[in-house]
Amino acid sequence: MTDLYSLKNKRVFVAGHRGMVGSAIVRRLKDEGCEILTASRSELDLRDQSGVRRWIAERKPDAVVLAAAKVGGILANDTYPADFLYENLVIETNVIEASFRSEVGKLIFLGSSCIYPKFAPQPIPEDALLTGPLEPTNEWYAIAKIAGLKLCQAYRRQHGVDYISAMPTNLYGPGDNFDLEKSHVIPALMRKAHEAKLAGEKQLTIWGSGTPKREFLHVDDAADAMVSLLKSYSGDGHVNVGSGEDIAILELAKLVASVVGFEGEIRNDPTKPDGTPRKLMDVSRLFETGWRPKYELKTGLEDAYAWFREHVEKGEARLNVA
Ligand SMILES: NC(=O)C1=CN([C@@H]2O[C@H](COP(=O)(O)OP(=O)(O)OC[C@H]3O[C@@H](n4cnc5c(N)ncnc54)[C@H](OP(=O)(O)O)[C@@H]3O)[C@@H](O)[C@H]2O)C=CC1
Ligand SMILES: C[C@H]1O[C@H](OP(=O)(O)OP(=O)(O)OC[C@H]2O[C@@H](n3cnc4c(=O)[nH]c(N)nc43)[C@H](O)[C@@H]2O)[C@@H](O)[C@@H](O)C1=O
Repeated sequence: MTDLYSLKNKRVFVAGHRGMVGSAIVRRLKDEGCEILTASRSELDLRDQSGVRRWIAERKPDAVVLAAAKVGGILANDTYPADFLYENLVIETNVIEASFRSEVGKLIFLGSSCIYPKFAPQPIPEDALLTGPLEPTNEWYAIAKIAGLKLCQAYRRQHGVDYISAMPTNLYGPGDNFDLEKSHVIPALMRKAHEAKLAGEKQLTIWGSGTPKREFLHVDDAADAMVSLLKSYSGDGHVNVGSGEDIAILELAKLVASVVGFEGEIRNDPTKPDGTPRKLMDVSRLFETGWRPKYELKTGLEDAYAWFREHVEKGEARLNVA
């Protein structure tokens, strides 16, 4: 990738710096010679428009990474539709508008692969957006993310600002949410397998049929891709960020069990939703820049499990999320 925008000596605000992606982006930015600006939720609730405007106006970041959001797995999205639509709309509109007001030169907004239609062609190209109905379990979050992507495009079109959007696939790794009801599939299966192994249990339950397929990317790879795009991408269109490979949930469960060392049987809970059958993204626009992920799935899971074990023992893993 050729750099269009240097981060050296720039002030970069990472919104959502304590989250899994935000903390990975902070780690990745350490190599860029920039000043990293952060604010905890207690200092700055990003739902407070006047607070966000004041904070950004006072600190005048040169660039913003918008990684803050209300995030959760399939059951959380399906259970709390108002929270996922409202909070994500408010957070993204506040940060994008306040960045424009304070003349922030570069902003990257993080969307999600769930913005695409439930039955989009696979692998899903960026132009599949808004070509069909969404997956019902996360349409609320998806509509918020589509709005954020469109808002960046609108500010570019009306005011000429260089605000870009990335659509990450399912992410996992250090700092993930391990709450069994609200998390995504990898942290949930990792924790279930870990606890079943310690308890000597003989079975592990997965949600749904196990037949849906999902693409996964380690969060450190995602952070590297975001920083690369921040420096080298300037365009109206959003960019898919993924590994380019997917796996069926049942196969994933077997892989997680082998990484954790759980040897019992895997059962299905058909009362839980499968969600979209597949959402493998076409990542050729990203790969054409020369970027490639460093982790393949098994080594990524081993890294994530090592982090989980260490932080559970220290009481620092997010096991119960409000
Ligand atoms: N995880 C995944 O699989 C994927 C994630 N993404 C996107 O990546 C981004 C980060 O996700 P991820 O790191 O997994 O999520 P996390 O839940 O781990 O982190 C979200 C962060 O946003 C902060 N936040 C949420 N609401 C507010 C608020 N009102 N005011 C201030 N801060 C707030 C949280 O603060 P606090 O720590 O105080 O709760 C947290 O630091 C999101 O935009 C998400 O949509 C996209 C695709 C996949
Ligand atoms: C990133 C993306 O993530 C969400 O979409 P999702 O990919 O469907 O989310 P998920 O990771 O929770 O599930 C993936 C698959 O896995 C199956 N599954 C099995 N067993 C468990 C389990 O124990 N927990 C969970 N969560 N899922 C399980 C589950 O039934 C489903 O078939 C969006 O809401 C939205 O947040 C978004 O953008």
